[in-house]
Amino acid sequence: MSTPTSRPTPFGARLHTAVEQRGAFCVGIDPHAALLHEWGLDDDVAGLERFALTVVEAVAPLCSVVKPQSAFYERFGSRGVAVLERVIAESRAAGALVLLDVKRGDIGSTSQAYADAYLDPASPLASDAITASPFLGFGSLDPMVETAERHGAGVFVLALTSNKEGPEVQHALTADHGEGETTGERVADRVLSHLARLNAGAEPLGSFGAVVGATIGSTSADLAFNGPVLAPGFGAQGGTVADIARIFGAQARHVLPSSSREVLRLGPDVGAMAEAVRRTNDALAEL
Ligand SMILES: O=C(O)c1cc(=O)[nH]c(=O)n1[C@@H]1O[C@H](COP(=O)(O)O)[C@@H](O)[C@H]1O
Repeated sequence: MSTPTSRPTPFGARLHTAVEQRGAFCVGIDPHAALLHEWGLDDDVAGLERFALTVVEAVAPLCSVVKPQSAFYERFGSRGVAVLERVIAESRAAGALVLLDVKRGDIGSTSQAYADAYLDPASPLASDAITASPFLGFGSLDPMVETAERHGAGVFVLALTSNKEGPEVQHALTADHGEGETTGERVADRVLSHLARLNAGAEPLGSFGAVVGATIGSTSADLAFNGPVLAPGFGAQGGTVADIARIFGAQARHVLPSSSREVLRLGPDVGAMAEAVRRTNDALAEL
């Protein structure tokens, strides 16, 4: 699709500046049917639009990053996706970076189509970054990595997710570690070492992030991969500021704790949602 004429500022640098200016807290814009109901809205496209744009109004002028989850919009078909396009555009206009949560992953040629859909500025869904799944093999994400580099975008790759089922796959050992060795390394550790390779030498921060849940308790994984970490599971799933400090230690400064329902439940009161962002950013700044 499009080719930029001059080299854009890398996502990692843009994110670093945004977090310095606005704090690290990321709000997920997830229009659950139950939340629409709690807000007194119908579970239809008009309700979706009212909900999502009210959240944008409350949090996008304050947050460094917002994270709409695509499925909550896709369930309304093309009209829902049109609302997602507005969420992306209006959040960016308010100064927030948009991390579109799509968790995509496929064979390389299809990965390129996903990259074109979400990371090429010519696309109506163009975002600053996406979430991606490495479980077709990390190399299957190469087209997303290359497209992100070309356009100054980022990719956050699932490593240690917040759900209890994650370890079954993410703690499994790879089969191909080192020459002649029979013991593998954990899949999550392999993902993190690929990210370290992609981010090597980037300053002040690489553009390729990991998703590590705020609920995982503790980890022996090496999180010093010179990239950002998205830490969902903060809030409604139980993760706290203390968990961020314990799990990430010295790397906590590169972590974006992310919460959806805990903030969204405060709506439709725009002031209450905005206050939650301010309060959480103040607490995170103490780390
Ligand atoms: O990639 C994600 O955003 C993600 C990864 C993960 O490990 N766990 C996780 O909960 N998420 C997403 O983060 C959000 C969490 O929402 P709340 O539990 O309502 O804060 C949802 O949009 C999830 O899809």
